Amino acid sequence: MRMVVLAGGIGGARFLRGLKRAAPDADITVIGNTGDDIHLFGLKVCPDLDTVMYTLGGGIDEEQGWGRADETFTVKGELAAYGVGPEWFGLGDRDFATHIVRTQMLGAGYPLSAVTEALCDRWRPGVRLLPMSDDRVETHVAVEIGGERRAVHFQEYWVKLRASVDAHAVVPVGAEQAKPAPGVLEAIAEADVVLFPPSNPVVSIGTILAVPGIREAVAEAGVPVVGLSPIVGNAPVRGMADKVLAAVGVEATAAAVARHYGSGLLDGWLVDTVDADAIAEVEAAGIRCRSVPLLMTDVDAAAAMAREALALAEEVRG
Ligand SMILES: O=c1nc2n(C[C@H](O)[C@H](O)[C@H](O)CO)c3cc(O)ccc3cc-2c(=O)[nH]1
Repeated sequence: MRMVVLAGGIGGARFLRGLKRAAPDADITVIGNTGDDIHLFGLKVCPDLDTVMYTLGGGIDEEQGWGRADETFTVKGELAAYGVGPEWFGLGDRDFATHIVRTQMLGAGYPLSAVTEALCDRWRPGVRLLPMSDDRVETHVAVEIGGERRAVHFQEYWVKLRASVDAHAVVPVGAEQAKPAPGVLEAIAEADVVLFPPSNPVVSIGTILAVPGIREAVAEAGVPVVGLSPIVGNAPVRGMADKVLAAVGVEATAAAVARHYGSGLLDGWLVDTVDADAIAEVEAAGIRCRSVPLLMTDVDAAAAMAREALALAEEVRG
């Protein structure tokens, strides 16, 4: 069974760990969001690609959901001693090595997809991890601070500001000019099922779909497309998805996110048991809907969710 998963960071990575357990023989291609990427200290950092790679490769800081386990921050401290910022983004010593190797390979002319493949040679995530594009896309957020309208990099909004101010707009800068990375459209065309994990529907899956050609490829894949709600009980399970959903005029409910993706994309949608009352609304939008437990408390819970998503895919396959 060939599966394609559009994944962002922590939620997507944890779901993928469950999917691998639920379907150990599946051929899984992950199309990773690169809109969160940030250039720091002369290095290119790819948070969502690294979170998938580390989580599936066994190197993730489990409690944080991002960054490396057993991390130290000596380099970060030395940079601060030189007054070289920013200090608000926690790059650890082990993590720095990933960004040094990535930046070195990019500087030698390798595209991000080849770099990601090389990094995965070490981590062996057990999936094919493709960046959504080899071209630079950076999500910026329009905010108002002290009465002044500004655009800040997504990471500044997410990590430094902790999404404490309203987002007036979320813009994947460069998306219009970006091309799907090699293998992305082919993987979607050859897939038996496409899954939208409980990643952020705006800044993660939305950014991937903003790369010209990807949304169309998913819509025309002709195979079941099934998503899992990142919103449980009218609140994001983790992160601050409600803040960016508001920026695009989508209320933070399981049904609203399904309608945001639309029946043109989604064939099936899983909501949590607490949102069972949303089923009718989602089905009225032409999307088959079921309620199952959606809290990924451990790998077994994530595997159960993955099995439910695959079962729903078979149901809609008809
Ligand atoms: O809340 C934080 N998230 C941090 N993240 C998480 C990151 O902001 C999110 O994983 C994504 O961008 C959203 O999915 C990091 C991810 C990396 O790959 C590397 C470093 C960081 C550092 C931080 C951090 O200091 N604080």
